[in-house]
Amino acid sequence: MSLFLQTNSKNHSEQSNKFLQSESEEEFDFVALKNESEDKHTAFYYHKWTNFIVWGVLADFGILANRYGSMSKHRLNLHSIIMGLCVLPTVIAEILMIAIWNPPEFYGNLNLSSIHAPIGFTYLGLMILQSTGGVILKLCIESNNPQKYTKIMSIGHIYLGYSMYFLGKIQCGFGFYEVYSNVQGKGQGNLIMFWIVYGVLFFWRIIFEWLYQNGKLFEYFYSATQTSEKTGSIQDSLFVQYLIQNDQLNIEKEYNNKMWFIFNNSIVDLTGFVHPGGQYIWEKTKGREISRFIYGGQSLEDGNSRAYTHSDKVITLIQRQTIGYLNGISIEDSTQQYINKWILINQQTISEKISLFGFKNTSKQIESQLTSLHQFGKYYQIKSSVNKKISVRQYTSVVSMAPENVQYRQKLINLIQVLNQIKSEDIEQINQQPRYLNELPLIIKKYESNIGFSQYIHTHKGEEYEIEGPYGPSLGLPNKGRVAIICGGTGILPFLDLLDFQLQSSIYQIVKKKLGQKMAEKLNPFECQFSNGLHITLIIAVADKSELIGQEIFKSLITLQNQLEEQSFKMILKIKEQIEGFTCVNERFDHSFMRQQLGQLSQYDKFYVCGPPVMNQTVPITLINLGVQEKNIHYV
Ligand SMILES: Cc1cc2nc3c(=O)[nH]c(=O)nc-3n(C[C@H](O)[C@H](O)[C@H](O)COP(=O)(O)OP(=O)(O)OC[C@H]3O[C@@H](n4cnc5c(N)ncnc54)[C@H](O)[C@@H]3O)c2cc1C
Repeated sequence: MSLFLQTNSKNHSEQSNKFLQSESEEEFDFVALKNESEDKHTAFYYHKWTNFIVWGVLADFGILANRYGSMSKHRLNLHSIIMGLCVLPTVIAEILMIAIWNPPEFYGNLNLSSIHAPIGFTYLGLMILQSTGGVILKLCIESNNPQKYTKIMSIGHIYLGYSMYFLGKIQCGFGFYEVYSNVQGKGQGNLIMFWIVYGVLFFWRIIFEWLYQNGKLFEYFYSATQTSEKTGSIQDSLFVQYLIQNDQLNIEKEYNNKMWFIFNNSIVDLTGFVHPGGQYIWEKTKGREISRFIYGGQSLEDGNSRAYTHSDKVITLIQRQTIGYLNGISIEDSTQQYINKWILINQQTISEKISLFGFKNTSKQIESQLTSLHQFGKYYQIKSSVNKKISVRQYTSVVSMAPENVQYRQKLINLIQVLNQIKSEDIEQINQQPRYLNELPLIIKKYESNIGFSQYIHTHKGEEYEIEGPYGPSLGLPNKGRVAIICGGTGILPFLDLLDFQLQSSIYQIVKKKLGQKMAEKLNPFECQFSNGLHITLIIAVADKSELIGQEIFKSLITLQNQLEEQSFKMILKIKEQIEGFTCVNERFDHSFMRQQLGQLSQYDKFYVCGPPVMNQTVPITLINLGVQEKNIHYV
């Protein structure tokens, strides 16, 4: 091939030199070229300018469309179209060059002539490979099933794409250098123009991205549209109303095609958006609270993906898709700067790795008691005010574990001892539960991690933290019926307030039966909806006794069961040792265990699962295999 190139280059060197020379001086003389090689020169002219426009300019737009439309609806299509517009003309140009066989002369530089074609052909091959890979990757991403190789393909596509991109830019640079360094006449030897064009070609996107990354352009683009985005359409408002008033199960039926999520307190609609990691992620998280996934605290339960901390831009994009708020209050209203700064004033060790933390904010009060079943399951979002590198994390509301409530519960437990021969004086003696707590209580287990929040807070008492909330949907508990909670370790925390409520409710029922409603109401100063017909089966796994948080609540509930008209609680504890007063087992949570402990699974309205990653992955599969419908399984 190189032999042919060289021979050919000698034959046509004069005309071709004239061609390049004329063009660079912008005095292109078509008449002179029309003699014998008009087609050849036209093909070369097309090849040269196509490559310049496509790989010098258009490819950058293709990359920008992909990178900065990371969550946009049309990202993949736009990227594919632009890259297709790069590939197609390049391929046509190559074919024309081959068909007419018109190797460029490079001003007699035979070395360049001989490497130009092989590079061109390699590039053509890579382009075909990259385009095919791109189409397959698009299909993987758009598929609703997890694709094992999406991540590897995506990385391959990015690296090959960037290699080709740089090769293309260098090729363009060489081409220009050749032209400008061989200019004859007036502009001879003037390379300034070359460096300007090359600099713009190479650096415009980098400058653009720098401004964008710095936030200046980003703010400019998004602040303009922010207010109009938040209003939402009439359909959105109807949907939000429906969502607030109805149970999640009905919503999924009615709005099957809507990709809606709960992000903190916002209801966001991402229908039609493409997730860079694959559309199946939408399917897995649809209708769920997603802040844990967005801030990288948790990975999907399917075990295919790892936790990923999304950028601030993605968070802004998600917020821009807000169509309503869970409690009708926007995040901005509820998290004004002056009210969300809390000082960590107390740390009380529960076990080697678990502590109760108490936060103080003089301008905010925390109610000591949740009053209805619809309020349980909320969480607070917390970050360090001092160290911005520390991850943002969610921690569940555990008002029942605040010192004031622990004290009050102790009085109720004392009352249980005398329930058999209870008198009105026993009730009168109990001081009322306080209306508000002194501190916001959170229970946090320490995990080993460099920038992890749980590790940080265990050694940073006295510091300021930014806390928002309570956020998130409630547990969606039915007013009556049966629910099963299957949890492990600190996975019990989202249910502690509920179980404390169930304990108070049980005592209320017994006192009402023995001493009448009026006396029972003395134990209910905040008008809690205690008369519920809910039965809770708790299956909990802990490594040892010290991890069993809320022991006194469970024990009291178990003790009370034989005095209740309708039983309200059953508990199975998976632990290696035996603890008095509890039904202890040490078996795996497999099919036979579930069948044996839960009995007929169809009698349960809902199953709540909250544990370490392995438990969240395996328990739902076991339940589904036993005939439980997926929609009845609630990941907490
Ligand atoms: C809604 C919600 C409420 C939560 N409430 C509480 C709470 O009340 N108390 C509490 O302690 N935690 C709670 N968590 C978990 C908490 O948000 C963090 O995920 C946890 O503290 C670890 O965060 P990190 O930044 O310290 O560690 P990361 O850097 O996120 O993780 C460090 C290591 O710990 C592992 N890890 C993280 N979480 C678990 C887990 N649950 N089981 C096993 N390994 C794990 C990770 O895989 C990783 O290897 C809650 C999570 C959510 C989504």
